[in-house]
Amino acid sequence: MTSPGDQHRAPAGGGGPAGGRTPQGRPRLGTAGRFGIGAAIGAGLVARSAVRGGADFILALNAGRVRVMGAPSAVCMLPIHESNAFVAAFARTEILGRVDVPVLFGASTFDPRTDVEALVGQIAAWGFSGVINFPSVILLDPEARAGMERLGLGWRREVALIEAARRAGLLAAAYVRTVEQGADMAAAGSDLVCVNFGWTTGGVAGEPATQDTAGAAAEAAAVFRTARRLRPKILCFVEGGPIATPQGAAEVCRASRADGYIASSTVDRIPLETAVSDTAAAFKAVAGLTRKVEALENELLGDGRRFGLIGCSAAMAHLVRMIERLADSDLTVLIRGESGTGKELVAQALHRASRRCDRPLVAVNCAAIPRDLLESELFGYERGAFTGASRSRLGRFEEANGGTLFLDEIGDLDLPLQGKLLRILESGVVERLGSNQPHRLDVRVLCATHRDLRAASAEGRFREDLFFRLAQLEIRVPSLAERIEDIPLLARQFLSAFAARHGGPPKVIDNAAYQRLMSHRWAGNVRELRNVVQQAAILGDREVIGAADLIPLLDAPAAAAPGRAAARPATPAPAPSTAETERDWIVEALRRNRFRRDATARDLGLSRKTLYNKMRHYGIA
Ligand SMILES: Nc1ncnc2c1ncn2[C@@H]1O[C@H](COP(=O)(O)OP(=O)(O)OP(=O)(O)O)[C@@H](O)[C@H]1O
Repeated sequence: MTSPGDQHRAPAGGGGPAGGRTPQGRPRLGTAGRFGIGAAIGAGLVARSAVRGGADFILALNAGRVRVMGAPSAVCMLPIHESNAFVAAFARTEILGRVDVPVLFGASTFDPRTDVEALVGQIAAWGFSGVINFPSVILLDPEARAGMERLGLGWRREVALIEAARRAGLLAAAYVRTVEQGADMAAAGSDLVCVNFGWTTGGVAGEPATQDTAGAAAEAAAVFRTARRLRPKILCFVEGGPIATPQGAAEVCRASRADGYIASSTVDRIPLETAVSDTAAAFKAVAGLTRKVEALENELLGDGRRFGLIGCSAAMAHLVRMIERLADSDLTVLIRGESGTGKELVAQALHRASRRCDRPLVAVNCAAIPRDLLESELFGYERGAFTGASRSRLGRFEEANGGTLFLDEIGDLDLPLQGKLLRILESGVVERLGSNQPHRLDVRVLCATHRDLRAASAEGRFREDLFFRLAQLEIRVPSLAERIEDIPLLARQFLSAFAARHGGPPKVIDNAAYQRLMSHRWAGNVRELRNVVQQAAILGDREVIGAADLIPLLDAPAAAAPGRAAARPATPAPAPSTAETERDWIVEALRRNRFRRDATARDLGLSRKTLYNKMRHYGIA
C-alpha cells in the first residue's frame, strides 16, 4: 500500500497548496494533525470567500453550482450525463488559478460514454489538483442504485476513478457511506475518505432530518477505524446530513475522531439564504424608515407646505388656519409683519387657496415704483394722457380683473394716491389716466406692509379711512424670533432646494451650528436665514456646516443672496421723486444687475414691460 504523496507527479498548474506539499512536490489536503476544512462549492465567489475563511481545499462540485443557481443539491443528480462538462465550465474559469489551495474536481462516472482513465487525464491536464467521486451512487436511492450497479455504472467505476487519479499523480478524495465503501477507497489509495451522510438538513431548501449527530458520528467512526487500519495516513472527513452548523460539525468530528469536515450547503446555501434575505430585509427596513422619516418630515414641515410656507410651530399653524379661513372671502386683507417674514408668500397662498386661483395674481411693490409713475402703473393711461404716453396702457388693477391684486409695501403710498385708491376700492371702478371712461372691475385686493399703519394714521401719514378699508381682514405674519423652532426645518429646506438647483446631495448642519442659528436675532427674518444658509452651503468646504462656518455670516451686517446681484433689500431702495432722477435710478439698477433686464426689473419691483417702456422713454439702450 502506498502512502499519500509517494510516486506521484505534481499536477500541471492548478491552485497552489496552502496546506503545503509533500517532499515529492504533491499538494496536501491540509496539514497533518490539524483539523481540516474542505469547501464543496460551485462558484468562484464562494470559493474565494471560503478560502479567505480558512478552507484548506476546494471541491468543485455540480451540486454547489446548482445550489447557487437556486436549486437543492439533489438536482445535481438530474442532468447527470453532462455533469463533468458542467463542472469544468465553471471550475476552470472561476476557481482554477484564482485560489491558492488545492482544487479537486467532482467527477461523475455515471455516463456510460465516460472513459474514466481519459477523464482523469483531462482533469489533470486542466490543472486540477485532484478528483473526488461526485455525484456518487451512494447518494442514489436503493432502487436507482441497484439499476446502476446492474449496468456496471455504479460503485466500481468510482473506485476505478480514485485508482486512476492516484496513477495520474492527482490527489484522490472519496465519498463513502459504509464501512465497506471506506475500505474500498482506502484500498484504492485514496488520500481522503469523507463519510457523506446525505443531503444536508436545515435551511430553506434543506432535507428533512433523518439522523442525529450522535448516530452520524457512530456511523463515521466505524468507517474511519477500518479505513485507517488499511491506510494509516488516510484523512477521514465527514459531511452533510445532520451537520448544519459549526457546532454540529464539532460534535460529529469529536465523537467520530474525524480529521476534518467538508462544508457544502453549510458554507453557501444556508449562510447565503439568511445573509441575503436578512440584508434585503434590512434595506427594505431602511426604505420603510426613509418613507417614515419623509412622512414625519412632511408632517413637521406643516400644513402650509402646499403654499411653500415651511414651519411646524404653533404660530405657523395658526397662520395657515387664518389663510384657509380668509382665502375665499372677497374682503380686502391687510398682511402685517416684519420684513422677510413671508408676507408675499402669504398673499400668494391666499390667492392660491381662493376661488380666483386660476385667474391672475398681480403684485405691485408700491415702494419700488417712483411716485409719479405709480398712479399710471396702477390705473393705466390713455394715449396722450401725459408726455411720452404714445399708446394707451392697462393698469395693474385692470390686469388683475377676475383675480387678485397684491399691493406690497402699501404703507409707502403717498397721501394723494391713498385717496384715489380708497375711491376705487369703494366704487369698484377704475378710470385710466387721461380718460373718464369707468371700468368696473372684479378684483380682490390684498396688501402688505412692515409699517405700523395704525400709528401712521394717528400721525396723519396714512389715511385712517383707507386703513380701515384695507384692514377689513388682517393677518399678522409672525417674526422668525417668535418661531425659532421652525429654524432647523427652514434651514434644511433651503439646503435641499439649493442642492436641487446646483446638484449634489444637500449639506447637513451640525448641532452646534443649529444652536448658533437658533440663538441669532434674525432681524431680516426668513429671508436672512435663507441667505445665511445658502452662503454657508457655497462657502464651506465640507459636507457638514459647522458653527465656525456660520460665525462670519451671522456677524455680517447683511447677507446677500448668492446667485443674485443683491438680496432684495429689507427696505426697498428709495424711489426717485422726479422724472430727472428716475433715469439715473434705472441706470444705476441696470449697472447693479449687470444690465440684466429681468434682474433689474425684479430689483426695482417693476414688471419687465414697465422697465422696457421706461428705458425706451428715457432713451436707455
Ligand atoms: N414660512 C416660510 N417658509 C419658507 N420660506 C419662507 C417662509 N417665509 C418666508 N420665506 C422665504 O423668505 C423670503 C422672504 O419672504 P417674503 O418676500 O414673502 O417676505 P416679506 O415678508 O414679503 O418681505 P418684505 O416685507 O421685505 O417684502 C422668500 O424667499 C420666501 O420664500
